[in-house]
Amino acid sequence: MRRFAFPIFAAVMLLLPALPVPDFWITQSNYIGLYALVALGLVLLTGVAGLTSFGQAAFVGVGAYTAAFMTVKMASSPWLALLVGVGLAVAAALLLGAITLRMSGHYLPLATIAWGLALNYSMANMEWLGKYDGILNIPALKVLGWDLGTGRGLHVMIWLLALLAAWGAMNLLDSRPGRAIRALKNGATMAEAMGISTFRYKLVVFILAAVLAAVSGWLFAFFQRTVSPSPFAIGKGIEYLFIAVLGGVSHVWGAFLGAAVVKLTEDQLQVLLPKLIGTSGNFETIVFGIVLVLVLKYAPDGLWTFIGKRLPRPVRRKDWDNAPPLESRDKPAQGELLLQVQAVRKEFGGLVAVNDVSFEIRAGDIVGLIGPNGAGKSTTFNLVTGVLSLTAGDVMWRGERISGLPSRTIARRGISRTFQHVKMIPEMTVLENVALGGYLRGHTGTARAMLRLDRDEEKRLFAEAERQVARIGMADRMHELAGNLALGPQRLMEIARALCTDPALLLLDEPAAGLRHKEKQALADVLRQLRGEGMSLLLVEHDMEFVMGLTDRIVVMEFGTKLMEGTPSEVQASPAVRAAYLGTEH
Ligand SMILES: Nc1ncnc2c1ncn2[C@@H]1O[C@H](COP(=O)(O)OP(=O)(O)OP(=O)(O)O)[C@@H](O)[C@H]1O
Repeated sequence: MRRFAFPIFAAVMLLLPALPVPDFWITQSNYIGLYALVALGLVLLTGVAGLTSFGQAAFVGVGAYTAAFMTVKMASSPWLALLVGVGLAVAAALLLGAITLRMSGHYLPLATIAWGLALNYSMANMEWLGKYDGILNIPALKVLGWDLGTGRGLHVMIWLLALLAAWGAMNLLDSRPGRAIRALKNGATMAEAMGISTFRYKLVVFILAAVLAAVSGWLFAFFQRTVSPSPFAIGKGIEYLFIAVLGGVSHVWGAFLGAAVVKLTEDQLQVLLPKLIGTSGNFETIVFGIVLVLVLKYAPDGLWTFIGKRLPRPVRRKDWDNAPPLESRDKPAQGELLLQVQAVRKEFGGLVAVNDVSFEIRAGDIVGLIGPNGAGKSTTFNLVTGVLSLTAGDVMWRGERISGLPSRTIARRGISRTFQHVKMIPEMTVLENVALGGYLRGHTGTARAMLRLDRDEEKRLFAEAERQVARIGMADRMHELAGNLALGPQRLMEIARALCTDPALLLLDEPAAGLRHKEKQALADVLRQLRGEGMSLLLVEHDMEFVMGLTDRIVVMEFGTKLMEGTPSEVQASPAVRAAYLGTEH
């Protein structure tokens, strides 16, 4: 879509008012542009980041009422009103987001409902906002002396902003902060382990959606030339969500498709249904309800799926060959004491999953952590990497206490990891998933990414991602969607992603599971090579041949307790270890 269709679509929409198109269709197109702006925010918020808001109509109202109040009652410039309207929307989103986005569950949707209801109630009851009558006689918008008081004039403005927003959204999704936002939907653990502040990006995307809604409201005020509370009621907030879901909530163009389908059918139904039923009313809502159920059942990704699957999947052009390498951290000296796990303990209610376990890792060590199922190995990983909080004990990294720090801070210090159950973004390519690991090595923020000013850094990130993908032997699969890979290659991809963070210590949770014999040997070679480069490794693994052949030292756990620690041959010779695995008394 991006390379060819977007400029053509943009040109058609911007030139539409100059063509002999009846006024009715220009008006429809204006509404579609206005709705699409709001729905685009929901695509980013709901489809991409996995957060739901019923309160977008209220943000539209903030933009619209600010425009109306400032231009009518204060005779201000409409551009100042735009700034103030957007500022107010940002402030409201910040407040709502700051309160709810740290909490999991349904707090955000509930808070947005409350916000939508409260704002609408205020609009309808405040004298200075004109109560139910609203504010009338909004002056026409003028740009450089050009009167945009007509639908045709405003069409260019509406579509210019809608298309700019779409361009910005597409750029964002294809960038460092965009990958962070795309990671939000699959839970916070992986994103945080890559150094991403999930709270910050949730807030960013919530504010972005509010800004798009406020801009739509600002345009709406100059389109209607009057504002009243009803277009910003909670029902409209639900309709915006409906537009996004119907069109395709995971796709930028789904917002436009949804807006067009809803606006055009709504008008037809409003004429047709009263004739069929014999009485007037908002019966189109019932039809939309039925349509939504059908769409969710048969095309859960929305109507855009039917168009999207016919378009070729864009493959990222390889433009990073000459990109300078990313900066890397100074590797610790061989033998330096890196990790000290000191009597760490984790209790889940009455269950002691990890019972005062201690061990150390020095630079250049490959340490194995083994034990029967349920011994507490993954929990130990989660304690070291800050995914779980400790009940007691300490974790020290290069002499400093890291227990209690969030996992993104621990990642920044140089500890990276993979997961027992692969955590990835299935709809991104292998390369993009691995590039997510380079998050901490880049700096581009949301605004720069939206303006596509991040290409030099992106090239460096992708050059590094490709290097790591090639290192684990998957160069020929880098453009495949991660979700299409078998479990073994997915695990390898996770290792490449962890390597992309440039760690000093790599924690691998069952890296060889799902791999064939030859792949295991190749993986062992890569891990040995990493050690040669100064990397240290801690791995949980059930494949004993793999562990015994690779590690310098092994920590054995059983029932949450450290059973023994020793060289592979010492562990193999231990009757206690054998008993633990065979389940006999020792
Ligand atoms: N979040 C949790 N809440 C309650 N109990 C948990 C939780 N996570 C782990 N456990 C329990 O803690 C114990 C240790 O689990 P853990 O996953 O660390 O073991 P493991 O050695 O990694 O096992 P496996 O080899 O099967 O992955 C198990 O009894 C498990 O059921």
